[in-house]
Amino acid sequence: MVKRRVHVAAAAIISADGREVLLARRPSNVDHGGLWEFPGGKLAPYETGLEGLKRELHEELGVEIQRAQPLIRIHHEYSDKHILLDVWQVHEFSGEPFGREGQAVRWVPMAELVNYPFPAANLPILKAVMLPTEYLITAEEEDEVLFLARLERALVEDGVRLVQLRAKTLDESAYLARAEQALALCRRFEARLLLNGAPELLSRLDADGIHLTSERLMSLERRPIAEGKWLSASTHDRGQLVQAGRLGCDFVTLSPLRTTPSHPEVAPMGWHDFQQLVERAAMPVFALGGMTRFDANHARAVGAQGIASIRDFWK
Ligand SMILES: Nc1nc2c([nH]c(=O)n2[C@H]2C[C@H](O)[C@@H](COP(=O)(O)OP(=O)(O)OP(=O)(O)O)O2)c(=O)[nH]1
Ligand SMILES: [Mg+2]
Repeated sequence: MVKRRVHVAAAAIISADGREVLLARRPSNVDHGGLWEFPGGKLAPYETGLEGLKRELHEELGVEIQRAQPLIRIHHEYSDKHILLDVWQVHEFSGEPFGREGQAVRWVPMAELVNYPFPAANLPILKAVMLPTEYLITAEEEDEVLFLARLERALVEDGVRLVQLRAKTLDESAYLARAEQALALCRRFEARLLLNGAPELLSRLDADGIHLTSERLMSLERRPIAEGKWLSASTHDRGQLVQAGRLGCDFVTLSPLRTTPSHPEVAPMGWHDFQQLVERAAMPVFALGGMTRFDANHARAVGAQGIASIRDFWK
């Protein structure tokens, strides 16, 4: 059987305070009936994703999009069709949304999204909605006072909300001591902290998750931590992205986009190859390698969640 290919545009509509997202419930008589969804629908012939989304949100919710940005594109095989979900984050709209087709519509706090039943294709979308556009990776920093000052600056001035503690020069006990300090600071700003190291570290410190090196990623057979924690990984090619999908990584970095002083010997992949790899990834992907916040919009435009960086945030 040749499967139908269906291209769907859908919206993650975010409340003005950034804390809630609008969900709709699919009517019981359609496919995936009774499950919750991001409002949207199938593109008409010759429509772009954004054109189709504007039409669908008008038809289904009675709202007009004012400002939207690509969030994530998901390819998913259902038993009867191949679906491409082209998901946009809507930051501004006019009109008061209501279920124009009689469907239930509800503003849901981000933290409660995981309690709602969605179609199978939606899992990566939930992750993308919950994640910010910027991922700070900490620099090697001997001096603890300087380390904390620089981290605090990034949290306060750059508004960073996702942090990976990368400290290869510290031994395990020094790393954990550093992590404890970093975690306390991150908590004050409602930022999440991932530990770069062995998954077992989470039993020593209740951080928000683990970041796997690509080597550790490739050595694992199953997801090493519970679902309630974030699992991210470093990837550099398609094989590693596939493995990240197999392990159920919540998101990954893909690098190097550009040549960097830290890895001068590695050939950069550039935006073209990056986009092709991201298109088939099963989770949100952060562009890494010579990235700054000025690259974030372009990264989003080619399918990434955003950018990850050490240097751009470490001042
Ligand atoms: N809108 C939307 N559709 C989703 C999501 N997740 C998911 O698997 N789908 C699937 C379900 C459907 O097979 C397809 C969307 O089609 P749809 O039924 O919304 O299409 P439509 O609004 O154009 O409605 P219709 O005119 O075909 O009745 O995508 C999601 O989060 N939002
Ligand atoms: Mg629809």
